[in-house]
Amino acid sequence: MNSKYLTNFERVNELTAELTKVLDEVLAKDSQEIEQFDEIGVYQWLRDRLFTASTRALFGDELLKMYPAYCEDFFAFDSDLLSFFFSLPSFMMGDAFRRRRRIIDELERWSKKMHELSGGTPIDPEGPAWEPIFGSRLNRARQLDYKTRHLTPRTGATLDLGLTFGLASNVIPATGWMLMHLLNPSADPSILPRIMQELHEAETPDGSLDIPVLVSQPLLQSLWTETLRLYLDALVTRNLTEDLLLPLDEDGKRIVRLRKGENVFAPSWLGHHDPVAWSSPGKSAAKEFDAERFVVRDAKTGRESFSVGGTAGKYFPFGGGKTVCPGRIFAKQEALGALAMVLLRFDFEVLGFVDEKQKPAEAFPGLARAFVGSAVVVPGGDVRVKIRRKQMCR
Ligand code: HEM
Repeated sequence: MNSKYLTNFERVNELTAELTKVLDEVLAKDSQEIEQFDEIGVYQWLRDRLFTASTRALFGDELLKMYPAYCEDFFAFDSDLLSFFFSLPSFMMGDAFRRRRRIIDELERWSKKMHELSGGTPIDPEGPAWEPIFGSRLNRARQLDYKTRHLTPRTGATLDLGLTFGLASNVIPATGWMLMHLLNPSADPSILPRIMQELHEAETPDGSLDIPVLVSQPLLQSLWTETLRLYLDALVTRNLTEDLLLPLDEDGKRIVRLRKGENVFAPSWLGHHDPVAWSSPGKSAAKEFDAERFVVRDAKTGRESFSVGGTAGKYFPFGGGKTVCPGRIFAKQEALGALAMVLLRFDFEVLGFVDEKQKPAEAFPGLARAFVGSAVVVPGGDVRVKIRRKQMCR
């Protein structure tokens, strides 16, 4: 199903088209209202808008109408998520258990209502690219699959929560980090104008975005890749189906024997932050954000291109092999599309930083407290901005 509806380019383009359409509506509403706010946290602002656009594109129009608090509940669930793996009793994390139950209750209520509205069976995924009740082809195919497998509506609801996790928990904070770094007053001042230049090159005469051009721009790709390098903390996990001899060095002198049935974890954090792997002349140290880390300049022509050459085995934000993330193509389109729409529509005046408790802070936000393996770590704070719509905006 993923290869048919999530990794197939034509289908991804449909999803992105729906997402950018909804985000355009949401931002158009903001264009009318935003200037009455003196100051807002840019991450919080972006997070809520991107959650609305991506859930509507995937799940249809009704979900957020029936459950307007889904965004708030989801991100609180997202930060509780790994606590559930420690099997703590419910009295020690009562809010987290209650919240998870509420989300699943609401998703179940939504799914039953949507089945009723569609006459018992979701509209054929091979029909329209999107329809308001169940949304995308992918969601309709999943809902039909739940039926074929005789899953209860409650089990379906838990899988829908899982898909929301795939959809929102990485892309949204990653987009937030990109935007915050571009606005950071201490960043290299040449970066934002060059990014704007690349965004303008991807604009079509009618003001929409040419997504294939957008996602091929060298500096934008480098910005996205660097964000996932620095902020993603994924534990890529495998359960061994047979014994494995794993060489630990190039000449195979040191070998570790792993036994069938054991779990093996590949933490992205180690490879992504390895000071040796990421120490190239002219690039910042591994622990620093360098928007241009993956840009290569041709010495003769000065032409820039994007390259992840030499990072094999050190950089694997989407895992690998048979279970490599099926959402990776959509994720990049979603993140760069949203970044482009926001930067092309609004100007941002940075007023300062706040910490995790929203108290004024001296420095650019660091990482929120999180367990190892929390995927893209959310910002432990925000950048306070005044937003104005651009004069040329439609
Ligand atoms: C920056 C964004 C994202 C990152 C960093 C990310 C990362 C990952 C990683 C590390 C895995 C495990 C891969 C493995 O075991 O080899 C995974 C699996 C998965 N992701 Fe993503 N993901 C992102 C966005 C998305 C999006 C947007 C969707 C869906 C719309 C999605 C859906 C999934 C699904 C369904 C799986 C499970 C695949 C399977 O087990 O067969 N992901 N993702």
